[in-house]
Amino acid sequence: MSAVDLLKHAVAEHQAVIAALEPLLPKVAAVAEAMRTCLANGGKILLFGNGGSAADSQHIAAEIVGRYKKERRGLPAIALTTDTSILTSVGNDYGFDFIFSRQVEALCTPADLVVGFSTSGNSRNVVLGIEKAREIGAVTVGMTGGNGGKLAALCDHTLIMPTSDTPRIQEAHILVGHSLCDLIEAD
Ligand SMILES: O=C(CO)[C@@H](O)[C@H](O)[C@H](O)[C@H](O)COP(=O)(O)O
Ligand SMILES: [Zn+2]
Repeated sequence: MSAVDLLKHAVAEHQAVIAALEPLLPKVAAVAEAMRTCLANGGKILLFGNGGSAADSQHIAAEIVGRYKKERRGLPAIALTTDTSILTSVGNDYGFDFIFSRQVEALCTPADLVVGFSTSGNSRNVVLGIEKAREIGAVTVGMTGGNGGKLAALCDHTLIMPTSDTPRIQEAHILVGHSLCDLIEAD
């Protein structure tokens, strides 16, 4: 395949996934409402995931703490993917599976909303982080794809992107993530 054909293929796949998001939009709106309620009641938003999903967690946390499009007060959100001392000590002392659940245990309250990004829905550290958030009584949101994996059965809200292709799922996640920020900022 030529480079241009490969790019055309990626664009076509991307467009098909984005077009197929329509039926998911009421669920996205419900997550936005849960986020607005959480923030209005003094809660915070915690986010985590691996690899590209770690980057997505940081990206969305930055939009919430800083701003997406609108001038407004800073709102509380923390990506649990950024502190290398915590990630290495918990990873080293307890295991990589616990890098998010330990931070959820330390930081999460019942007023909070916790977002786990996993394209497979099965990454053990993400699943354990969501389980810990449930135990605490926070609202849980799974951002996933394919069949939703283990997250689908665990979360209060699961947003399953309509593809099993990891990069295409991630691209849809960021569109949904930006849209959530837009709705958080709406009057
Ligand atoms: O960005 C990509 C692939 O597009 C990778 O870094 C990807 O995020 C990593 O392989 C993750 O470990 C995949 O985990 P998950 O999405 O299944 O939870
Ligand atoms: Zn990626």
